Amino acid sequence: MSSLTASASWQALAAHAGLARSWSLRDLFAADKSRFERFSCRFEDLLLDYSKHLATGETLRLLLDLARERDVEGWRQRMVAGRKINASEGRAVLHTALRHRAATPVVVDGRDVMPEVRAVLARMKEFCEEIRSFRRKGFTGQNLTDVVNIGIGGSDLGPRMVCEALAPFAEPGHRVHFVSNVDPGDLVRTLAGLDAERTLFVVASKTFTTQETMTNAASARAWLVERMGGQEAAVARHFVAVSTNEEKVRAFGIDPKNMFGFWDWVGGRYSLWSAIGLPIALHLGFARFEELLDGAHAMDRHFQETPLERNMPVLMGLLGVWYTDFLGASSHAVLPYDQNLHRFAAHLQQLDMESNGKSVDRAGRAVDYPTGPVVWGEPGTNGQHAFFQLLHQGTSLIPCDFLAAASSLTPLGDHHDKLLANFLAQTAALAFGKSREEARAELARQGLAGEALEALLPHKVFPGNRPSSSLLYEKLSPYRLGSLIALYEHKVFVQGVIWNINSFDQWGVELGKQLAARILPALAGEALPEPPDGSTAGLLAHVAALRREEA
Ligand SMILES: O=P(O)(O)OC[C@H]1O[C@](O)(CO)[C@@H](O)[C@@H]1O
Repeated sequence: MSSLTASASWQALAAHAGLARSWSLRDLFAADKSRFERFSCRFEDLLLDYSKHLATGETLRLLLDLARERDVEGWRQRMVAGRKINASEGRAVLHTALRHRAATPVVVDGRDVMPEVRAVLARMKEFCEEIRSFRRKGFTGQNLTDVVNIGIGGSDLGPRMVCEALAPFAEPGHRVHFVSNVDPGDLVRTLAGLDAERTLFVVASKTFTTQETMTNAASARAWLVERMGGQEAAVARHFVAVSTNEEKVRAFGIDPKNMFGFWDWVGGRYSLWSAIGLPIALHLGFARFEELLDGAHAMDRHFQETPLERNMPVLMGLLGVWYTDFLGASSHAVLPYDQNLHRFAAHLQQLDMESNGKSVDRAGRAVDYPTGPVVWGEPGTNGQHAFFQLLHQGTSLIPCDFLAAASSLTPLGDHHDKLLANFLAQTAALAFGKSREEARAELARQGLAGEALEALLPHKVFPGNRPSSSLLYEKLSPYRLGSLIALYEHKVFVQGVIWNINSFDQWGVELGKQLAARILPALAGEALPEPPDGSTAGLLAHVAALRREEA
């Protein structure tokens, strides 16, 4: 047994979970008229309603005991103080410094990192103003109207999600595009609609070695140079880099004066607050980017300063642990009833699954408890007409997060009321279901009776007790989005601390990269130094045969 599963608080939760299986959310609400007040918490205009969870006051008490026993408060302090909590990479974890808006220092290795952070922000601001005012022109003197971000993973998902979410705040004049996949279709289709003379490329890569990004960047550069009559000098006017690796940026042919730096203490999936957020600032204007940082900073302060009992990321993290480790849930759905957030789940997938998809603890010992769940989701109401059937009547327990704004950024007739009615209805239907008796009475009202009624009845029952959190805010804004993203970052952190894993490395992505590099020559017809496994060999042979047929 690990020290976690052997701990008193874990054992108490395991015993308590036995009781939870017989609870009914209807009964819990009936027994406590103030359940909503007791099981909700506020951060500014953001409300977290966690009353529709299979949890009692005792559950929360035991989960908070676990958090204290695992020293969530101590780890939180170590993170923001720049201690090297990413031990397997020997790095500090300081995305909070990127949005640190106070005048106080943040020290790593005895050095205050804030002057450098502010210097990069100032350069980003200046660059944004040059581009957005069209003072900085392309090689042929044209206005730069289109920005293409070339990056993948954390160098794509966060900025892309934010640009999509805050598009209603964008001022006309500049379009932002994202290319991530090495599939040629991604770059080819994006470039097809663009005029090279008016296009600025942002090559975003922490390492500047990522195969997909380097391949896309090289092809984009060739496209540009060809359209500029072979003049390599055009690259300096049309390419900027965002990276931690100046040497590789230089080797690629981008002058470091066209590079925006960041630091090894910024994890890729936590990097949208750094210069990786440049496309956000170009799209929305630098002031909006700063509002995003302000919102995240406010959530950082809430996370650091609020007692655990009322601490939103802590509560969300603990409820996730409750379902994952004690009630057998293996996935978690994120369902924004806010179309602006249609890429939110995609960003959270990397944030959560790359952080907590681990099966060894900090010391490298195999864990004996489940860790990070599969995170997935789509915006409502679309999901209702796709996978909600399984949420309501399937055999899996899938806790859900619903996110909704009280008012729309783009009001139109009664659309938003209908959206909110659906959000409220779905959370209630999941929680309270429809009993056999209610379904029977409904069928009877519809004129069914006897065998016909009995045959249909089981299909019409909704078991309920399907848990959800609701996150309700006034209206999406850069500030509110910043705080929502930071909320999830800290939730993931809390869970990593409980599970005693390093949430800030990602060794699990390496093997596939190594194998791809080894296999690549075979696709160009070269013999491999070592024969691949039987399946890979068979698949390669089939690719070759299909290509021969095509030729
Ligand atoms: O910014 P880079 O170095 O190109 O990395 C892109 C992404 O690749 C990963 O390393 C995973 O392969 C992510 O962690 C990262 O966000």
